[in-house]
Amino acid sequence: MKPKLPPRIAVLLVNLGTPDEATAPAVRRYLKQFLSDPRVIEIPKFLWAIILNLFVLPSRPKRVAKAYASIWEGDSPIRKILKGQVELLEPRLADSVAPFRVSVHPAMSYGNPGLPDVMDTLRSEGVEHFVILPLFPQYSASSGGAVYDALTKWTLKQRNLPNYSIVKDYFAHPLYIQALADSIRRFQAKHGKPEKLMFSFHGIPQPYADKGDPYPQRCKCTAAQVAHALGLQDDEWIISFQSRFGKQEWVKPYTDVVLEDWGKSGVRSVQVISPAFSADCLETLEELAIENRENFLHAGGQEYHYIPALNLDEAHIDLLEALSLPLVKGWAGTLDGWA
Ligand SMILES: C=CC1=C(C)c2cc3[nH]c(cc4nc(cc5[nH]c(cc1n2)c(C)c5CCC(=O)O)C(CCC(=O)O)=C4C)c(C)c3C=C
Ligand SMILES: [Fe+2]
Ligand SMILES: [Fe+2]
Repeated sequence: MKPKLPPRIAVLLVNLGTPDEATAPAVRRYLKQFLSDPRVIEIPKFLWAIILNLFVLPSRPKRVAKAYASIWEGDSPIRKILKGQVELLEPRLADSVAPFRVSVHPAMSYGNPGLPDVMDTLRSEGVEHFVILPLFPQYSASSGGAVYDALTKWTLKQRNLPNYSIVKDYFAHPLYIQALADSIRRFQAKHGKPEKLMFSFHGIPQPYADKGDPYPQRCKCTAAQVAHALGLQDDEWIISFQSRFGKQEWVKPYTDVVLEDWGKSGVRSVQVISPAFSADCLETLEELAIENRENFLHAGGQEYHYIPALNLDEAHIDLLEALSLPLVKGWAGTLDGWA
């Protein structure tokens, strides 16, 4: 008989998603999947299907594809960076629970590589143990919640279910706060200190927060802890929310409105960091680094810098290791007698 290989534990790094190409048809496919998720859009299904198909999908993809084309680097930055994070994390975990093996994989809620496909592939390779790490530092039903849903939908189609555990979020993890603070310090050592430091988080509609989504509180906690670690006075930093979509009210203050007000009222220099994004993407490289920069300078501001996301920083990989290793060890602890 062939000797049995020791079981493998698979760690999945999950980010939101992105189109396959920076073209209008590819963006339409992606937006259709993303914006059909009731976790993202809470308008009644029938009404939203009409709005989506008649008003959003015929026009938005063309405009958004242009924005993607302006930041595309042979691939979408968010997918490229996710793959880089996987490559850097895997050697940290591979032999951490020998004789069991650990592999790390990229997955996305929308677009490719899609979470259900990744699960199917790994199951067909015999993997029985999973650690799922959504890369959303601040849980929201519209981001992290959608990962739980995708897994649940996938499990509904399976007879022989695997073991899995999920990290909900890590908005106040000391290694996350330290990684952000160190990244800002490094940036300011090169570019100097600004008058204002802005923590601009991806927003959510205000009614989602009113119904109990804990996301805005988590964002405030992250920003306050980083500001404290940097020793900032209250008037030296601000928290704001970006990326509004649709006509309803979103959580405030709005990033673009604050920047315009600052530009008009004589604030000269601003640095912007966006801690909700574990990888640079359309919302940072285009909306923050290009669009909002132009708005601030146009309104009278003098100097505007976007501080990159944690991306492939060593301190970020340290954090991802610290978040996943205890769960990997937990599964390894249940594997006694595997032979
Ligand atoms: C109601 C709509 C949206 C909610 C709620 C929402 C929450 C949310 N999104 C992210 C992270 C990302 N969003 C990205 C792009 C993006 N987001 C929305 C809408 C909502 N997001 C849209 C329509 C788009 C696509 C671009 C556009 O058409 O304007 C991205 C970037 C992906 C990329 O390819 O680069 C990320 C990342 C979080 C974390 C979140 C809740 C907290
Ligand atoms: Fe979004
Ligand atoms: Fe945007």
